[in-house]
Amino acid sequence: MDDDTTAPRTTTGGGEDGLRRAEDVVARILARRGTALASTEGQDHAHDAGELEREAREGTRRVQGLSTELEDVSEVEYRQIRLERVVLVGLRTSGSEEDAEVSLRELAALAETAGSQVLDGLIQRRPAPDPATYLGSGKARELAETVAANGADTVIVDGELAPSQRRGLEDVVKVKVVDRTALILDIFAQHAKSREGKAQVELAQLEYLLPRLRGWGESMSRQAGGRVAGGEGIGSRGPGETKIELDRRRIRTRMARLRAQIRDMEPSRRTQRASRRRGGVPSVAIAGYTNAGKSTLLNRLTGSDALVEDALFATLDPTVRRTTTPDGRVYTLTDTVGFVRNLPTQLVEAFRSTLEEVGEADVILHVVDAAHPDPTGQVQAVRSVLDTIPDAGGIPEIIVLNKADLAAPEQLAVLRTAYPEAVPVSAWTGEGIDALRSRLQEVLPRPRVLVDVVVPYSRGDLVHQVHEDGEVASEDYADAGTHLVARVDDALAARLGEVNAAPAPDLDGE
Ligand SMILES: Nc1nc2c(ncn2[C@@H]2O[C@H](COP(=O)(O)OP(=O)(O)OP(=O)(O)O)[C@@H](O)[C@H]2O)c(=O)[nH]1
Ligand SMILES: [Mg+2]
Repeated sequence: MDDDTTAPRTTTGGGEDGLRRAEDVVARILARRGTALASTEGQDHAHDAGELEREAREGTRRVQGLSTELEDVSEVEYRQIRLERVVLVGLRTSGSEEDAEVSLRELAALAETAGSQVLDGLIQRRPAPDPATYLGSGKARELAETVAANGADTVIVDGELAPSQRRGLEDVVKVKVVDRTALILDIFAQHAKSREGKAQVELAQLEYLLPRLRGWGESMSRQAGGRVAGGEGIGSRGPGETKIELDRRRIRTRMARLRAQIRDMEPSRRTQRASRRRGGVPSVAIAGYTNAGKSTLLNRLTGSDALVEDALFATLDPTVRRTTTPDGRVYTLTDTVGFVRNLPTQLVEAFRSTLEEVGEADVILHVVDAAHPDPTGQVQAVRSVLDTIPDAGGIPEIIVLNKADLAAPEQLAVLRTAYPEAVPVSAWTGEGIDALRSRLQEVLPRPRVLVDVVVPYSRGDLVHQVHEDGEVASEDYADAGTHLVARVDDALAARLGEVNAAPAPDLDGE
């Protein structure tokens, strides 16, 4: 064992400070009016997916640390991570050295996205996390040294910590310990812009917080009495317990309100989606790992300017844009929240309605960062989230190997063998985009019904729509109107039938 480190200094930090911090957090969260709930009046940002013509909401970048929205207490709770000096730590339980490193590098990118400064990172090889301190005791002390030597004030663990493990590790390292889930929640809290997004993030944060209140209860009674290793049952009669019960109830009430609010926001989105469908406009959802280049691709395909950032989870709200296939058919493209390995379940739940958007698409564009060290791992992570979305399984998927300009040719070749149908592109340079457009044109559902109609000249709008949404086989001008032979969807066929100034072929009775 590499257990040759000296005993930790007897600095203060974990103990009373920790207790005060915990009480603060509970008090602040419960004192909050709830930004998501309170901000509903008069500022519907029209973030809903159906707002086709809307300018990119996120044309401007929010400067971190200057936000005036600190009233948002859930942000306050998680904001603690921000702008801090952090040391990262990971466990390599199985898998290769390289996997563990890729994972820790991703954690570093997440930490930087959240606004922290990463000072150092440690990986311990260990079959399973230590139940008390996550790392083995020797490695935990080594970590304490690294933390002290770097003047770090936070440790971020590349995994999910049980409340008792977090406390156990905090006791050794003497600074705040945060897990990967809390970090991702923090980024989401920083990036959420729409009402719905904020409500979803707040819900996820409360869900994360709820089981952890008990941890604070334990740490309070630990302050009052003695230290008990497992932590089970402590605090059940402690002075803090009735308060915790109360807190818990209030958090549950808040969560129920948020759920109701999120549910209420769904119908408008659903309506807009439904109206697009009625119009027969096929939809394409862009899905993929965070930072794969989804928004860049959306911009490239539609000439728009959605927010692009070399940061994780830059996009949280679905952005919908309209564009056309090379043969002139209109379709919509929806940019969605990125995925990440082990996406916190609280977030998957809270963002369910956003994810369902993907489940209703006609085609999924699965964007892969071909220049990433582990693209296949990312593909698997994305698929495992997609698998939880009802109906997503049956939707045609086009794999887009993005960043082809950056990827090593050998790696690109390997990926093309693994995914023979994939389309290599560079959303950045535009390379391969034409091929992708043609592929989309092939895969997008075609209008079904063949019509042969004469549309009165007074209904130029319908003729226009046939050109937009359908495929025109022939067009000439008769006395009674425009004679069209075209393929259109059911709804448009019905409307054309109503105005038809010539007997439909199937009514000829010959
Ligand atoms: N070299 C290169 N960089 C790219 C390409 N596509 C995107 N990028 C860069 O990759 C980074 C992430 O791009 P985004 O479009 O924001 O990625 P995203 O998938 O929308 O990310 P999230 O919304 O954060 O999940 C940005 O720095 C882009 O400039 C590409 O084809 N080549
Ligand atoms: Mg994006």
